[in-house]
Amino acid sequence: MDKIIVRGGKALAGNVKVSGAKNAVLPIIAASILAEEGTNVIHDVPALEDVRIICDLLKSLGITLTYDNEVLTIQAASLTSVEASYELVRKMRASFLVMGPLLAREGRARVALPGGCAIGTRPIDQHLKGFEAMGAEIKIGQGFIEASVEGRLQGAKIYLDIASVGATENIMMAAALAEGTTVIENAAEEPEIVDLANFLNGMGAKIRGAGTGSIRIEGVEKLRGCTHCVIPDRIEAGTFMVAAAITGGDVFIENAICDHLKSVTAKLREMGVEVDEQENGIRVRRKGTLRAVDVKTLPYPGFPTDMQSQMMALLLASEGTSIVTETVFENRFMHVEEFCRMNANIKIEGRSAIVEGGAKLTGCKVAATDLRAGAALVLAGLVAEGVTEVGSLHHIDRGYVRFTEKLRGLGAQIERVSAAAQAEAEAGAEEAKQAEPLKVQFSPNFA
Ligand SMILES: CC(=O)N[C@H]1[C@@H](OP(=O)(O)OP(=O)(O)OC[C@H]2O[C@@H](n3ccc(=O)[nH]c3=O)[C@H](O)[C@@H]2O)O[C@H](CO)[C@@H](O)[C@@H]1O
Ligand SMILES: C=C(OP(=O)(O)O)C(=O)O
Repeated sequence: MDKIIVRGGKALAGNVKVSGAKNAVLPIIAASILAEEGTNVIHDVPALEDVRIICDLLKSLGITLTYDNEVLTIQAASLTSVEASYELVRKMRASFLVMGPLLAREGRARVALPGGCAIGTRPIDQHLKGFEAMGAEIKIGQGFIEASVEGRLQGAKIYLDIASVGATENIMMAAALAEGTTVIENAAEEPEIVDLANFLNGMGAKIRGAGTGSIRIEGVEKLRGCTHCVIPDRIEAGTFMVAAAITGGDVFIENAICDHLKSVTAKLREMGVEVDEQENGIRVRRKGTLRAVDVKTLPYPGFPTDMQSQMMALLLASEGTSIVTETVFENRFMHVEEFCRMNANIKIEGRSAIVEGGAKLTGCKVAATDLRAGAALVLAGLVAEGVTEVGSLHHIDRGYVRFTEKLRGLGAQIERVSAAAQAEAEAGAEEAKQAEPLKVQFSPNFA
């Protein structure tokens, strides 16, 4: 397994460019299924493992895709299958987002059950409730969910019990081709929902209100390919904001959209970090000590759960006690144990973590327990004493493009070591050991 090796102690400085948003591009790629004619040309598509997986999934449905230089071209006219296999859905939960588009376009879909994952059980009841309200029949069995409808889906009024990002997206995609008008109430308001709505409207859909709690979708008969640029990744941007703050650095985060990061910016400022919002990015600087603050994760525009672990890393470097409360996922504190291996002092009490700042973090071997936890451990490593080795990098690869290279560009002492290089180095060391003449040192008394 590859690992990241980071040596702490360097203040980061310079310019880093944020890539396209993972959580925007995944539903956008799924939505491409809806284009019965024409070509979708999507710009700023990040080269991430999750993107590769959803592209493989579309290919398995008979769709033609090409990817070059962050531009993804999709021709969905050639769709031949409505079944998303367990092998592909298992690798990534967002695969379930193909259900709405397949059902709306073909009148049926068979998608493997996504199952639970590390950060929580993550049910899909709200997605299914929406499809049923639009007239679909849902059957669950043998590890699959089958949805079907006679004729077209029918527009409906759908109230979500939880402002779920995925359910809002899946229902919005399905409703784009339904007969009549759909209204989603208590819809999620994340910027990625707005990006998806813009993409769908570019394909000919009629969606209004995305970005508010009430989205109105007038169904159309056909959608066709369009050209679209994906929004910058606010979570990647937030991660670099924390990187600058935790190291006492001065970093310009190019491409970051200030409006998407208001809750993160507010918390950093409360902690004593200077955040300068500019037109084409955000400059983050920190000179003095960091103040402890309490943080509670909430749906957008609240503090994002996807920034919780990175924020916890920053709080560990502050003076005082902070309380971090996770309200979105029921099991998103796995990084706490890993932080504690680095000498952190954190106690979990129900949905809150009590974080005692100020203890000097010490480098050691740790493992990424999910995507953001992996990034957070690297951030902690940037200020830890000695060397931190972060393993289980497949999590980080899901959502960060060239993470180590971007941090190294800011002056971090960081490298990624491949499994092959490690094996080679170990074999070399073993060989050298065997070639060495055996030296035995006797104690004077023994002689
Ligand atoms: C690919 C993608 O965009 N992933 C993001 C998306 O995930 P995702 O779309 O899965 O997150 P949701 O907004 O759906 O989940 C929020 C909460 O609602 C619950 N829930 C959700 C659906 C449902 O039918 N029933 C139900 O109970 C979930 O278990 C969770 O506790 O939003 C999350 C919350 O901002 C982010 O952390 C993820 O990075
Ligand atoms: C939890 C995340 O993603 P996903 O919903 O794809 O697991 C994330 O991006 O932090």
